[in-house]
Amino acid sequence: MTNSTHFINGQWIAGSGHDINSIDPAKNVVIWSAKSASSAQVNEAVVAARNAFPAWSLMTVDERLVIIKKFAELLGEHKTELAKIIAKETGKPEWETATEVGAMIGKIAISEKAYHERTGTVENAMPLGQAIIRHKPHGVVAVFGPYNFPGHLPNGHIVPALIAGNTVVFKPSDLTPMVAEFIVQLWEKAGLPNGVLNLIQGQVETGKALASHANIDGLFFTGSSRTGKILHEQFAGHPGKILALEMGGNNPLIVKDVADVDAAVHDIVQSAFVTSGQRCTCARRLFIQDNAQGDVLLARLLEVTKNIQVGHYDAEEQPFMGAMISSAAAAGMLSAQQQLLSLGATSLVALEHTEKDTGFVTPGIIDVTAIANDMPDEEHFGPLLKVIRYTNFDDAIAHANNTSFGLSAGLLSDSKADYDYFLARIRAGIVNWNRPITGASSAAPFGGIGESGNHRASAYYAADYCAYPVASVELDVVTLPSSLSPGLKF
Ligand SMILES: NC(=O)C1=CN([C@@H]2O[C@H](COP(=O)(O)OP(=O)(O)OC[C@H]3O[C@@H](n4cnc5c(N)ncnc54)[C@H](O)[C@@H]3O)[C@@H](O)[C@H]2O)C=CC1
Ligand SMILES: O=C(O)CCC(=O)N[C@@H](CCC(=O)O)C(=O)O
Repeated sequence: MTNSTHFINGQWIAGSGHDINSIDPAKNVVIWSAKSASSAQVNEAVVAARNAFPAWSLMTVDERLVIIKKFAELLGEHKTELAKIIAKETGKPEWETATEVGAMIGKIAISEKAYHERTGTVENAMPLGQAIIRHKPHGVVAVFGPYNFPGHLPNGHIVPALIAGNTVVFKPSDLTPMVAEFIVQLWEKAGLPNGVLNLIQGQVETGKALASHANIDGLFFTGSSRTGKILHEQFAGHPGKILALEMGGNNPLIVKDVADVDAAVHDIVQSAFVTSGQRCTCARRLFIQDNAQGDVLLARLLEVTKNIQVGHYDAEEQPFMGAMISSAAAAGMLSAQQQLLSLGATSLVALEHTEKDTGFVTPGIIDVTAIANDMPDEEHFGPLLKVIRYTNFDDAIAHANNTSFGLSAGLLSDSKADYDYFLARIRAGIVNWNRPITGASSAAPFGGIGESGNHRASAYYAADYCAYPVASVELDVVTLPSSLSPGLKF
């Protein structure tokens, strides 16, 4: 099977690069094949987006929204089909991919509201004329997506970019090309003019060709900190280009005094193991009190974790966790666990790679208290939760902040005073109290500090990086001011 998978200037074309395959990580079968876009094809996509920009940006926002809302309608009509494609390509259970499609649909109304509220037009009267703030699109922007939310996260860049009047070249993760192809087919059906959204598929070299293209005005990226940093270096010396980076985290969750142990365990599990730990917001480090209360909580957490259902995305009785994205990702989690053990950590529930050549792993919990000060500050992007026992709340907060990342953080405690104390001291872009630290709202800004981003928060604030402000002072007719500057005579 080979696909005409690249969508350039409104045409589906075959790639002229090398072979790329997509593999169902639960069944280990190739489900999609094509040839990647060559750098000449990347260039064609950028040229198409450039040529489409004047007409698209000169349309009114309401005219653009007619097409964008049609896309939302089509997502609704095809929601089951899309949820199944996402599940097949990522291994995520269908209950979860259905919520991903729901988030994609919800993104359109939220982005419309954000466009007006954050980048709309503001008029202020002046003694002579008025001051007006407007916003304009940047031009051609590249959108890079990750594999863990192959629909929702690129959509979170594409929709606000298009509303603002930009044209787009979309480079999805090479692990989820089939999802990207289906979504762009829906955009085509929605009636997007040729060249407004272009899709190029491929691996790192395709990404490099796009990111380094001289004729893009910006790049919106969601992915790993490693890649984000490479892009940041590449953009050095280009102050005129906008770069928005949404990257990883090494997120802490602290548990203090809680009465309802099961409720706390629920929020921990939901924070650490949803999407098989493959969310940038997932809890990686869990701080538990080193006392009898902490022992009870930990014992219950281990019990519940051992009973988490892991299974096929399409199983009739849906599992909580599906397969990870690939057998390589699963193997990577095993070696991360092994590395921590060799440093002196203690396994509490072993993460196991249960089916060879698939992405299936069981969730793991590892006590790293003994090596807490020597642990690598790395994001292990899978279901392995590191437990640190603490005696002093200040120490736990200091330790939680001892990371170069700063995406999400949380406190489970029945005390509002504890939360106020925590909130004032913790350093992260998403800080939750008595709720899981995953499942961020699209109606709020979404981004982190440190190595988690570059201060261009996405979700509700994505509108900000999709347009630049234009400040004007205006008067209908050239008018001599009634009060003149000293020294002027008329
Ligand atoms: N903060 C956030 O909003 C989110 C962050 N993430 C992070 O994403 C990561 C998982 O996603 P992945 O797909 O593995 O990320 P990744 O960094 O491997 O890939 C992301 C995109 O960049 C492209 N790419 C990779 N190397 C490149 C290079 N040198 N030049 C240009 N393009 C390149 C890839 O092909 C892909 O399209 C995790 O670290 C996770 O924390 C995931 C979701 C949300
Ligand atoms: O981008 C948005 O609209 C909100 C952010 C969001 O949905 N975050 C999700 C997934 C991001 C990830 O962790 O990969 C979450 O917080 O669970």
